[in-house]
Amino acid sequence: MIRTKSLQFTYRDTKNRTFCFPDIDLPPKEDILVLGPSGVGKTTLLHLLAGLLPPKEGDVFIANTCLNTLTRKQLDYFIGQNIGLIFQRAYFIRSLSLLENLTLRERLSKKKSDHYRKEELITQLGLTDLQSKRVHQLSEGQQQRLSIALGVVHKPKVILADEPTSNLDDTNCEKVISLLKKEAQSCKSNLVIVTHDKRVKSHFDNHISL
Ligand SMILES: Nc1ncnc2c1ncn2[C@@H]1O[C@H](COP(=O)(O)OP(=O)(O)OP(=O)(O)O)[C@@H](O)[C@H]1O
Repeated sequence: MIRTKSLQFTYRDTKNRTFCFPDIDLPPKEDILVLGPSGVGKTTLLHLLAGLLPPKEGDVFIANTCLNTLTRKQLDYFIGQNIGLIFQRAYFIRSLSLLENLTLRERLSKKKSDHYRKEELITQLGLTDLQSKRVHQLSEGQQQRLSIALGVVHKPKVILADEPTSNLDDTNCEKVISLLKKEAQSCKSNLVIVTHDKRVKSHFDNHISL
C-alpha cells in the first residue's frame, strides 16, 4: 500500500521552486505509471516514495508506516526491507561480479539469503552466462537488467522503477516488463514505474500525470 498526502518538496539549492504532487492512494498489489514531461519532478516523487528525500510538507505512508515518523536508523532499516528502487542510472560496486552485487544487496536488506532466488532472477533476465563477470564488463543494457534484479532480489513491498526500459531493445523490454509485473504479483508488492517509453505505457492501465 502506498499513500501520500499533500506532498511537497524543494531542493536546497533551488528554493524558488516547490514541487507539489497529487495525492496517491494505491491499494496493495496495484501498479501505476508516473508520466509527465522532462523536469516536472517524476524522479523526485519516486525518491520521496523511497524515503530517500524528506518532504518539505506532507506525508508518505508505505504499508501503513508513515516514513516521516521514523528515526534515521529505523528509516534505513525500513527502506532496506521494504523498498526496491531501480535507479535511472545504475549503481553497482564495479569491482564485484554480477552475482556478488546481488548477494550484497540481499545482505543489506537483512533478509535470509536465497541462492535459488538469485539464480532464478539471473536466468529470467537472460544474464546466466554473465554472472561471474565484473559489472564494468557488462553492456549498458545488461547493467540495466542487473539493476532490475538488484531492485527486486529482496522481495520488497514496493518496487519503484525509474525508466527501467530506456536502454533495452524490444525483446528485453518485454522481458523486463513481464518480470516486474510477475515479481510485483508474487511478492504482493506495489509497482510504480516512471517512464516515457510507449512500449511500457501499453502494458498498464493506471497512471498519474505530473
Ligand atoms: N539534487 C538536485 N538539486 C537541485 N535540483 C535538482 C536536483 N535533482 C533534480 N533537480 C531538478 O529538479 C527538477 C525535477 O527533476 P526530476 O529528475 O525529478 O525530473 P523528471 O521529471 O524525472 O525528469 P526526466 O524525465 O528528465 O528524468 C529538474 O529541473 C532538475 O534539474
